[in-house]
Amino acid sequence: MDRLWTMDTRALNHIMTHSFVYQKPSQARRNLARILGKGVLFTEGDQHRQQRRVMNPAFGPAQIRALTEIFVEKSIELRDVWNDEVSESQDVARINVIKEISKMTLDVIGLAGFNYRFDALKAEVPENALVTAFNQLFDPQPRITFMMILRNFFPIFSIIPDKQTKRFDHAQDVMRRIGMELIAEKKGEILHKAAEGKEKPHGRDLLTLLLKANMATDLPENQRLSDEDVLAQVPTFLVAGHETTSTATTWCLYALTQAPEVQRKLREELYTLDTDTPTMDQLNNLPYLDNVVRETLRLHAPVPATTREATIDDVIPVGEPFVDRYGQIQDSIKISKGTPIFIPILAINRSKKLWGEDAFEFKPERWDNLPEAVSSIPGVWGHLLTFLGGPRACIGYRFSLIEMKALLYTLVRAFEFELAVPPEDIQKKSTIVQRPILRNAPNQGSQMPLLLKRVKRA
Ligand code: HEM
Repeated sequence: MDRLWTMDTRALNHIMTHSFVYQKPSQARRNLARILGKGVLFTEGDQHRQQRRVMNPAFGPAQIRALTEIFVEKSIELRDVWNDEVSESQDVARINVIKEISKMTLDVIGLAGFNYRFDALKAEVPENALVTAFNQLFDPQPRITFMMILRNFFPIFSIIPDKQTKRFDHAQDVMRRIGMELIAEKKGEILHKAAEGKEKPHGRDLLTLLLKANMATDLPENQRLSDEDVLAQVPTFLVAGHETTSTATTWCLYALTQAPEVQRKLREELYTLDTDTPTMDQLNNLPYLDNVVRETLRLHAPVPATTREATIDDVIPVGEPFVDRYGQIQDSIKISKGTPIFIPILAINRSKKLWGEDAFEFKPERWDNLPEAVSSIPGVWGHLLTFLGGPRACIGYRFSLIEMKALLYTLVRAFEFELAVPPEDIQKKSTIVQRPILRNAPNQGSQMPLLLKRVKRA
């Protein structure tokens, strides 16, 4: 298809800030609604603005500070699982790290999102109904059938049920049932405390915070979310908040194996703190850790691109005039209603024009002295498009940054990491999130085999 593909940061800024005009393409929204329901990733316009208004406070710095304990506790649990594997393998364990980091981030979003225990990291706990439902939705190798393609282009075919639709419907039913139970329980608790004139419950999870904000007496009736709207956030948080952070942390460990000096320097900094359980402020006060996280999210942005569609005819200003196909110089792009737009997140993060000739290299030190040009990048965080920008930027970026820092703090202090295969065997496979696979075993799903040794301190 024809679509607008621009690297002009002024044009991208216009597209991202005018989110009422540039919305998700209808096909993408249909797919999102089928999998996640009508949560904040799906809604547009006034409904989206209203959802964000109620939800934003639950993701503020003070709320993330309160969640840091969960990030650290689950990082330590993962460290201990790996410690056991190292002991069983006579000092060097080969571990597919992405699989287990992903269990950790699922446990975290369960607890931090809903105060719900998945216990995915515990080998002895049988898989619970929500994990099964979730796995059914995200089968790592979904077969693209002719019916799926038809359904994408001709929604009328959605009325014909097939095996995959039934699987999706079943998974949705389970998530709905469990989500309803969680919401009823939390609402009951909030009302109960209010009736007794007691302080509101201390639930620090995102769902309790969201319900408290939504039930606050000073919120006008027309700005409240319906139970249906709140319910749709359960699968939305689960999906948006889980695979993204685990993929980013996995790519970080990979990058550290390819830059042993960075790995060593990072470990040295992490040992300047004498605790296994750092607070958010302690994690944020480690400058090299911060550089490593920024550099990972620049070079290995987990969501490499996204799309939009113009809902009206518009004129997009550009930072640099360009020559059109008729040889005319233009200082704006005329765009007609319905035009699809590609937002090149990874390409902007790696642009040599913006970042310099070494843009493709992993160099945490670059963050001590950034080129002036990157200040034109319209991202919500760190001169990067990783979390996008404008009113539809990622709501959970602070959450994921501290979760990543807690993981790296705990794991890099405990283990030395080496890649278990030649680097050229690692490939990136892009669905929505860009995951690693093995070139010679693409059907085995996400893979990042690393060799782990315990750190021996002098
Ligand atoms: C490294 C980790 C993460 C990355 C790279 C990431 C990236 C993104 C991106 C690129 C978008 C915009 C998608 C689009 O509109 O096309 C987005 C939206 C979103 N993210 Fe994240 N995300 C991460 C972690 C999280 C976490 C931890 C949560 C929740 C706990 C979260 C919740 C959301 C939600 C709810 C949206 C929709 C926002 C809206 O449309 O208003 N994300 N994220």
